[in-house]
Amino acid sequence: MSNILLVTACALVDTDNRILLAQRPEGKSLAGLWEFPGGKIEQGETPEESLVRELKEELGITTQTACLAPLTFASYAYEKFHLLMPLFICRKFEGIPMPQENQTLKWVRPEKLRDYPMPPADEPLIPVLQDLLR
Ligand SMILES: Nc1nc2c([nH]c(=O)n2[C@H]2C[C@H](O)[C@@H](COP(=O)(O)OP(=O)(O)OP(=O)(O)O)O2)c(=O)[nH]1
Ligand SMILES: [Mg+2]
Repeated sequence: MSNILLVTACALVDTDNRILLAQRPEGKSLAGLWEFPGGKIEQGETPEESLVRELKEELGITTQTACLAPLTFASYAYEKFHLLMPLFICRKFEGIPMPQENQTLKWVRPEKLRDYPMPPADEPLIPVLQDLLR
């Protein structure tokens, strides 16, 4: 299966070590599940540029590529594509995240991440964040 979809995602972390999750709205694939903000990398973008753009579009916040540190990645075979999703961590950003695309946002403590159903691809990312932020 060679149909790889490249998506960048961000663990946005606040000064309290909480992580921002976004609930995918009705009408989108995986609706109702909680995800890390981000989206598909567009033609000509680096992963970091893509994520800076997505964070502005989805949350209305501003950050810089230098404020995005690689943390881990997800690799998961969905039925229609294989998801390859680098997960960056970002602690430095300007503005207060506000839903720009009809999603619900929630700051979640690392030990509570399992209370929020996530897409299957995200499952292995949870312990990485919990180990880092504990
Ligand atoms: N952003 C994000 N996408 C995820 C996560 N986990 C996961 O399986 N995905 C999947 C869902 C989608 O198939 C794909 C990302 O698509 P998306 O809907 O966020 O893409 P996008 O922001 O560019 O939105 P759109 O314009 O295509 O609607 O990756 C995650 O934690 N964050
Ligand atoms: Mg998105």
